[in-house]
Amino acid sequence: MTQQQPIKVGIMGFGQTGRQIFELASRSDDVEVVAIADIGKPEILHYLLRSEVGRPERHRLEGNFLVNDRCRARLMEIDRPAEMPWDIFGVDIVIDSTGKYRDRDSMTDHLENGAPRVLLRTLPIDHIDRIIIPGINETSASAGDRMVSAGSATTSALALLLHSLADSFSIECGSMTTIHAFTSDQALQDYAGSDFRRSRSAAKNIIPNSHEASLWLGNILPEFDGKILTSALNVPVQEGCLLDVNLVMTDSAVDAAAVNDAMRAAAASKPGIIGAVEDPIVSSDVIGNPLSLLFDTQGTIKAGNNTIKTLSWYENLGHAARLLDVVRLYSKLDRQQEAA
Ligand SMILES: NC(=O)c1ccc[n+]([C@@H]2O[C@H](COP(=O)([O-])OP(=O)(O)OC[C@H]3O[C@@H](n4cnc5c(N)ncnc54)[C@H](O)[C@@H]3O)[C@@H](O)[C@H]2O)c1
Repeated sequence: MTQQQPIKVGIMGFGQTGRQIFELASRSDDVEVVAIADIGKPEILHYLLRSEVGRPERHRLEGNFLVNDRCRARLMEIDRPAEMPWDIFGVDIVIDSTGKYRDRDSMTDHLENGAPRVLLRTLPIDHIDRIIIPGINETSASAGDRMVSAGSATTSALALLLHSLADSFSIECGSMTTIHAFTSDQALQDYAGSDFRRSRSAAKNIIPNSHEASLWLGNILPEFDGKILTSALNVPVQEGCLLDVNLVMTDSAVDAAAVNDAMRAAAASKPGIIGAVEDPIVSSDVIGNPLSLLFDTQGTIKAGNNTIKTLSWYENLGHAARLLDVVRLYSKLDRQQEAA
């Protein structure tokens, strides 16, 4: 039997997510990162990668190549998809994790420069071919998809929670607040930006934010279209996020114990994606957790006849892992199409 070639991945945006994808790929036997575009200098990108991984000596900088025993990735100091020559590297897919290029025109630039497919690390701002959330709608993926998003870490966590509960209960409506670690696009000190509250120091404030998950939820789970409000509170925590979801259940007989049992069952049926924790954990306990949703059974409470409040944990690493799941999903579809 011939050995399968690794999937060749290009990354634009070597920030936290880009580095996590690179590290996960470096530990896999089926994904190889071959090119990386970022505005950062190669030495700095290499330095940042080494500062956050185990056994940092594995990753060497050889000229403009980031090298380890699995990958040899060309680092390119490039700031626009239209300038990145993906064709030279023979990539199978490009993951855009800049957070900047979420529109169809930018995705088209990636495609026209030789990327057969583009996968966004976050939600798009235009309609694209597909939003895939592993654990929910993988079967909707088609080999013809060119512009794909894997949602965001928050959107995935919310959609997985709703999808799991909707298996057992009818849900009328609800609201989600993510209590979110600060992100690198926030200012450390008060600093004038385009948004009033986000111009305030991330290091010392709870900053209320809008969250766009509600805009796209209907695309992933049509039965929840327009039924869930979403918002965020960015807090002075570097990693680890908490999803606070309040749901109005149709059936007043649903209680906290039934919700917890449903989520334990979801965790058992989707290992590696959903988990359920019985211990009284806090945010730092989820750092390095590769799940997309860690349901907190101690956080479930019922108010009045129909309202259930839940807490769930997640962090960025789970999302990086899901991005690679989507890469593998499309590679499999391509192989099936070639074989047909
Ligand atoms: N981390 C989170 O919790 C989170 C949550 C929601 C959304 N996001 C979005 O996802 C994006 C990626 O997440 P992250 O945590 O990896 O962010 P990050 O800020 O750590 O990484 C972004 C990377 O993209 C690079 N970059 C920026 N502009 C570029 C350009 N024009 N060309 C090439 N490279 C460019 C930056 O140098 C950086 O290395 C964020 O920018 C944010 O918009 C992140």
